[in-house]
Amino acid sequence: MNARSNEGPPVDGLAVEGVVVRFGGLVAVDGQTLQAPRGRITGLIGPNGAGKTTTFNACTGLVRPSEGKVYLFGEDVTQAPPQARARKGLGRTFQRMELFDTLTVRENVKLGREAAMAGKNPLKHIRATASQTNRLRKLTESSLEMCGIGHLAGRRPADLSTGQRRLVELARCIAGEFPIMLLDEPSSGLDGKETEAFGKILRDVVAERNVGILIVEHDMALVMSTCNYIHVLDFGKPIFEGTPAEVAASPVVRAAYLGSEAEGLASADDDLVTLH
Ligand SMILES: Nc1ncnc2c1ncn2[C@@H]1O[C@H](COP(=O)(O)OP(=O)(O)OP(=O)(O)O)[C@@H](O)[C@H]1O
Repeated sequence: MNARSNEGPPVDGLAVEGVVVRFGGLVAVDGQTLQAPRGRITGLIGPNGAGKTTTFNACTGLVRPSEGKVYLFGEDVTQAPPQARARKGLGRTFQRMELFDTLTVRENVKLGREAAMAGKNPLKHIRATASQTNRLRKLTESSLEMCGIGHLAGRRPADLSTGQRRLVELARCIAGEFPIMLLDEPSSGLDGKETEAFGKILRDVVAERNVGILIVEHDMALVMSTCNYIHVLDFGKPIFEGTPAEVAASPVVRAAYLGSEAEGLASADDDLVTLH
């Protein structure tokens, strides 16, 4: 910890230190510490009710921890509201997708940049210069292309499959140019092939744009093949952290998953054997 007490760890991205979240008598998260720096995909996994979403919400500002700190690029944002965190570079997607069905896919994606700037200077995009408008257009098109949905740009989200809608949501987050992106169960509703393609897009985004991603996910195959580093929670407590290979080999993690997604972990382990 730094000498100056309001300064966080020197992490180029998101850092969570000793976060505790209580709901009445229930300790939903009990001392979570994690880092999600640029250039890496960090996973947060655990059985149902382990505290993943609550940790995620503490990062985005939707819940306030009773103990601990959340830092963005070394700045303490523990008390900052979600919009302020977004302006400081924290973007997110939602488990239940929040796309506007009255707008086209392109318009939804374009909103990503506008949402990132929300509240900063409301008159700015009314008075946007030609070069700003041009930049926004390029950013929107490159985000659509990166997610492989350029051909869907003129369609409405309501007419798309769940997998395609997930990609629209991801493209919107990418268009926001957030250096840190939090993804909440992004593979929910996708089949195996779509999940695989989604994982590749995430790896490309990190490699090409040097963003950092924190992903909360149940799909073990996606987590194991996509994340560089994984934190495991059980009953609110951090029980393990390490590389995918270390997580897959951990008896502690296997015991936590017994009776739930242990099978997924086992098949992910098999995948790892072929991957590494
Ligand atoms: N708003 C709330 N009020 C009271 N209890 C809550 C609230 N939100 C979550 N909890 C409880 O906190 C614990 C952790 O929940 P959380 O949703 O963070 O787990 P999770 O790991 O995301 O679970 P899942 O994988 O099922 O989504 C659970 O026992 C849950 O019932």
